[in-house]
Amino acid sequence: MEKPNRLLLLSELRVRNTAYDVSLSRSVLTWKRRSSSPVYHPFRPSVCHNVPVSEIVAVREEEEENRDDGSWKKIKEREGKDCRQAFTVLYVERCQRHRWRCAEVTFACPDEALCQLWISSIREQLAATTSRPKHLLVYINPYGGKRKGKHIYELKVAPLFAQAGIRTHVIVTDYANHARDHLKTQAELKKFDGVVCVGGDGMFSEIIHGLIWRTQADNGRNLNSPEETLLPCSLRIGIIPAGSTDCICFATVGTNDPVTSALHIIVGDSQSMDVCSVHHNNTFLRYSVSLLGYGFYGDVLTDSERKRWMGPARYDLSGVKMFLTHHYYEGSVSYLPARDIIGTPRDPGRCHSGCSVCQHNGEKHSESAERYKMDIASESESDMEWRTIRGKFLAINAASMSCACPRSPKGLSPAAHLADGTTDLILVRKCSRFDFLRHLLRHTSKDDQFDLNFVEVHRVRRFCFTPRHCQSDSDLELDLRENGKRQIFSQICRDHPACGCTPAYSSWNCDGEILTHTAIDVRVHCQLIKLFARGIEEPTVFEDLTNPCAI
Ligand SMILES: Nc1ncnc2c1ncn2[C@@H]1O[C@H](COP(=O)(O)OP(=O)(O)OP(=O)(O)O)[C@@H](O)[C@H]1O
Repeated sequence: MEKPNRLLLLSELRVRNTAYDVSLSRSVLTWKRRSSSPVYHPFRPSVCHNVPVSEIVAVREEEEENRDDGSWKKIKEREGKDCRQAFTVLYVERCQRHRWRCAEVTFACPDEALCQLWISSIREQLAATTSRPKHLLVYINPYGGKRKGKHIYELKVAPLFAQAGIRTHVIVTDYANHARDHLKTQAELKKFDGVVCVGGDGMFSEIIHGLIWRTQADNGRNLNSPEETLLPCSLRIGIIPAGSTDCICFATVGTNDPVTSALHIIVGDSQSMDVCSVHHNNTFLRYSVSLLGYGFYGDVLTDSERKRWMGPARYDLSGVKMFLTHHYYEGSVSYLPARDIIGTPRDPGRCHSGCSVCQHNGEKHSESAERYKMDIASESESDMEWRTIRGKFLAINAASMSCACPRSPKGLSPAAHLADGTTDLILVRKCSRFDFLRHLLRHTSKDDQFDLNFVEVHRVRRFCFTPRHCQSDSDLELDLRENGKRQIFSQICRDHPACGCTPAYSSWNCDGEILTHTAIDVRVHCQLIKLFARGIEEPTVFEDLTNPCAI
């Protein structure tokens, strides 16, 4: 097998009138300033640049003339004029806080043949990278966020796609669920290598609902059965953030920046993601990829929907209001703990680019799915694994990812993983306002928000919630015996909310949408979708890559 570091080309080329040794291997493009003096200059700017071939956006031929100041000015082809051939390489450059930008460098060649050789060699290497998309289906929500989706796409993203030679079919949506319905029925998915959504989390949700539905329908899967094993979607999804909440983009890329997202799409990144299906009585309700929240987070969403006119400030106001009302809800939560996995919700480590926990648990998950198919694990065995907790809860949350966002950089479950086939079930039992405030404040501090006696967290593959008034008679009998007294008066209060006590129901907040049912059955589908992202890069990765002498 050919070594990736074997040199394909090595030439002396000029960058801004300075001579550089430029080399190309299958994995890296390097340009190193030729040293004019053998003396070491500690304060001289970096003289050696390395760009992985996988992070080259494009190569462009230039027809240029050298100006006195050493910069390069583009001119039209003119016969007989002494203009040397040059080419420009566009590549990914890392900036602060996980942002990427498209940088470029122009190399002047001594003759045209050499210039053409360089251009064709780089293009050959790029063409050999099969993970790069060539044709994308793009949906733009013109009303998302500050209504700038179309402008952002045309100004910042479309020119980059054009430079990278990516063809696009763009659809500006006319109404809510336009993209979802188009994906379900009309879209000719075979023509595309990926789907891009320009908008916020609501728009992303439309795309996953359309794509997952289509994939299952094309393969004869029953979506209404929570037991059905769903097929992974083959097309990757790109998110160009242009909404008021862009949490999925932030959690998978590390920043909400359209150019960074566009570059991740161009270089053909891939990040698997788990998806939870939510059912009620064998009827499909919705998919969730980030947060399912009952109680506090459900009430905040319900209340904030009535204040849409306030903009994003509505979440803060509703948050304060719901904290002060301090409602708790009774019910039972049954869950199937995730077994044979590595990692716990209390780990200090975080899910990151190339996460070994996701890789290990994903493999374990497919092995056990195979075993299940072969009937090695009997149904009675898995029945025995279910655990049930009954009680009064201020909040029941299931976080399938950290749910970190610019407002809450640590997130609801900091150690949750994007693609390990589990969700972190967080139960906050009834406690005083002061204690609940302590729990909430710990989301923004270094302290562990789960290290409180009224909070418990479990890493699970599946869970069901039944509000108390929906529990079967036998369950209620059990409750009464457990509590040791009849709660006649609280039953009367639940039936008559006018008395001002805690209402019987909250609502589920499912990735920012309110669910119509409270009794739900949630199942995690391991790595059901893929994004054009790579997870959050750890600082050492990009520090090494930008360090001229690291490679
Ligand atoms: N053309 C359209 N007209 C009206 N609504 C649309 C249109 N296209 C998409 N939508 C809907 O707009 C909703 C919000 O979109 P999006 O997520 O892009 O922006 P957002 O500002 O982040 O909104 P939110 O914070 O409510 O999710 C989505 O649920 C989507 O279904």
